[in-house]
Amino acid sequence: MSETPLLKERVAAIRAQLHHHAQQYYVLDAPQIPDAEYDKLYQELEAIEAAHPELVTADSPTQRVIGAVLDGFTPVRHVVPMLSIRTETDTTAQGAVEFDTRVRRELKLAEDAPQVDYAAELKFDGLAINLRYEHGELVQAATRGDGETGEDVLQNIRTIKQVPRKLRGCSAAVLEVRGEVYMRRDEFDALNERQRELIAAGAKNEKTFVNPRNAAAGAVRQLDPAMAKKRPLSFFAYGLGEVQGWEVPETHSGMLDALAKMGVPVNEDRAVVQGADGLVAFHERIRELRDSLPFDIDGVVYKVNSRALQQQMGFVSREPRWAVAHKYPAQEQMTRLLGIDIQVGRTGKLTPVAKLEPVFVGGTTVSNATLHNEDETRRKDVRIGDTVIVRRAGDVIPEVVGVVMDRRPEDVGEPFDLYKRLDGKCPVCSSPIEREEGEADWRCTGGITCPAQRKQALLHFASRRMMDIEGLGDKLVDQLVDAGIVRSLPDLYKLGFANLATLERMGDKSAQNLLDGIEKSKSTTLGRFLYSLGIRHVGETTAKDLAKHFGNLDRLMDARLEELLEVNDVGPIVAESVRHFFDQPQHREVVEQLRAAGVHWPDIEGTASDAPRPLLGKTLVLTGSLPTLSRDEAKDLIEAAGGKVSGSVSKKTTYVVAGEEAGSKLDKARELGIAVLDEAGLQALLRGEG
Ligand SMILES: NC(=O)c1ccc[n+]([C@@H]2O[C@H](COP(=O)([O-])OP(=O)(O)OC[C@H]3O[C@@H](n4cnc5c(N)ncnc54)[C@H](O)[C@@H]3O)[C@@H](O)[C@H]2O)c1
Ligand SMILES: [Zn+2]
Repeated sequence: MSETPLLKERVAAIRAQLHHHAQQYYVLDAPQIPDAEYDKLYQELEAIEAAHPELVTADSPTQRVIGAVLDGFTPVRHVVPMLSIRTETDTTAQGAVEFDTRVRRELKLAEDAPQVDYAAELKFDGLAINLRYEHGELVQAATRGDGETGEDVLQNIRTIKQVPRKLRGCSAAVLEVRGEVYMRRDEFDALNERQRELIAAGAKNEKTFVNPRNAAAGAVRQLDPAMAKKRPLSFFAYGLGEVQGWEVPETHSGMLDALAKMGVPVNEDRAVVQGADGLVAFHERIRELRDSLPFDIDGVVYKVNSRALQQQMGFVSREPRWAVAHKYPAQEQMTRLLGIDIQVGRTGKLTPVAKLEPVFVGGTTVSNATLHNEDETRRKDVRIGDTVIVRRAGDVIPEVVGVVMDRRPEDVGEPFDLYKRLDGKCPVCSSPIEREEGEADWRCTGGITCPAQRKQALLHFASRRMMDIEGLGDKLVDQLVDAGIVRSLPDLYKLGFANLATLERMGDKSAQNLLDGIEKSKSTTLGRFLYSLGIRHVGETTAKDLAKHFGNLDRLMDARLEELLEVNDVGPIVAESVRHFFDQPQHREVVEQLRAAGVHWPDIEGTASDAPRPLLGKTLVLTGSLPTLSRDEAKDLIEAAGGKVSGSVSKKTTYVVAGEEAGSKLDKARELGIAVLDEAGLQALLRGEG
């Protein structure tokens, strides 16, 4: 048998796969394999077709741009077709040399002829858009589609602030600007974060996006402009379509300069370079820059700068001969998922982390990638044994963005179940784990006693609005914990000069300052102390309210749920969280040790839970300055006695407490006939003598 029938079969198989994946990618914005895989297939087809021109057919993906007009969009016919760009196969510097060699050959330049000038630019990873301006006004915006016919997406493009509605100083009858719509990486991360929260809160029909390109393409091809608006997009111009009544500059770079002057966004990281050496240097420079760019690029693009030379070279099937894309290592790759570990973060958040067969992606070898959370893992149906797509872009943590379902093995693992995997216990401290309704993450309830949360707990404990330990910051906490000197909050109070002296860069003076700060922190208030324990859902105000209500720690620690619910602004979530915290013996132990170490506070007298509450149901207004009590002290006392303090006098006011320089509130009280008291009168009320 000759090899041609076999090759024919292979060609047909590749074409079918490319068609399927192109459909997923361009039409549905839902790629199923990484670009690098698609490119491999594409290059294999190109190679076969080059060796066997008789196998080339007009509908081969190498011969035409794939794409289609989605239902619901009005088709737009491109006067000048929107083409693709040839991709240089060799991703090393050699790729640039080969392009230059081809250009010189096409232009029939002699060996000693001068270098060719190239416009070198970034290859933005978004989707191509044609913006049509008539007499300087934006009248139409269209996707590439199949290159001949695209989709009218003007409504959605109008939501992009960077795209000018009007060109500055240009009244050409027709000027079509071509460029890339893309999504910045920070916007992409924020969007996916929001999506994950929506999903956690129970939203159906929501999903996260695989990458910024995909999110941008989805937003542009969104039928509802209000939805498109929620996905902030950006734009860079890189070329022209139809032009009437405008003298196009002689070089590509000059044309971009002119567009920039008209107010069209043009990327600054572009250059005009000479010959192969210039291209190689540009390729290297951008490779270095790539991670720090705020958006994804998949390579650079080289274009012959002179428009006259471009015209001389012309086009071949779907690509210009005068331009080429030179890529970098892909930011998405496929690999196998070997296992799933669960990491405990500084705040107790439990994150599933994929253990991967090492893979080279985004310029480094990756063997761990985040799966974000349980919902995300299940929604993507990621299972041990699967072939997964890993993405690493910029400096962000690599993530698993999807599963290649075609490659799922028969013996694939069970759907991921975090609780079951951990048997309900924190992998670090064995405390129970929990996940509250509407929250995406499971967390360890160990709090201050979980070693994984130690540093965070110490920093929180020491911060200004809590125990206020001067001099105990990030770096020192790291040092103390890493050196094993401080393992728990009470350890702080056991620190002495001797341990501190062993720390790097710790002078006698700073050691003494820290010890003084720690000593000083011992004298605190119940509110601050409660806040410093890091009880979930207990913020500063709630801590104060709890302190005020119970007055004394033991009473609070033993309070039943119903009693907790009586506290101002305390609902079931907070009440349960407090109860839960003090139900754990290791937390009580910490509290006892802190007290034993000398941490103390005055009990609050006359609190809601024990004292009679003489001001229950009464509303007081404070005005002017009282002789001994500050405004806040008076307010605290009134509230502790069950009263309310209001800012303005009305018929509902029971008493107005007036001090020196009382103003209009006093007048109002008199007008409404409301009883007016001085500080002594207030004190009497508080004692129940009202
Ligand atoms: N994962 C999949 O299943 C799948 C399927 C189909 C295509 N793809 C990917 O799509 C790409 C090929 O498709 P293509 O033909 O749309 O794009 P291309 O990579 O061949 O390049 C052409 C496009 O590059 C863009 N571009 C960005 N910066 C540019 C610049 N400075 N100058 C000119 N153009 C610039 C334009 O949008 C233009 O349409 C490949 O990366 C391929 O891997 C992936
Ligand atoms: Zn834990």
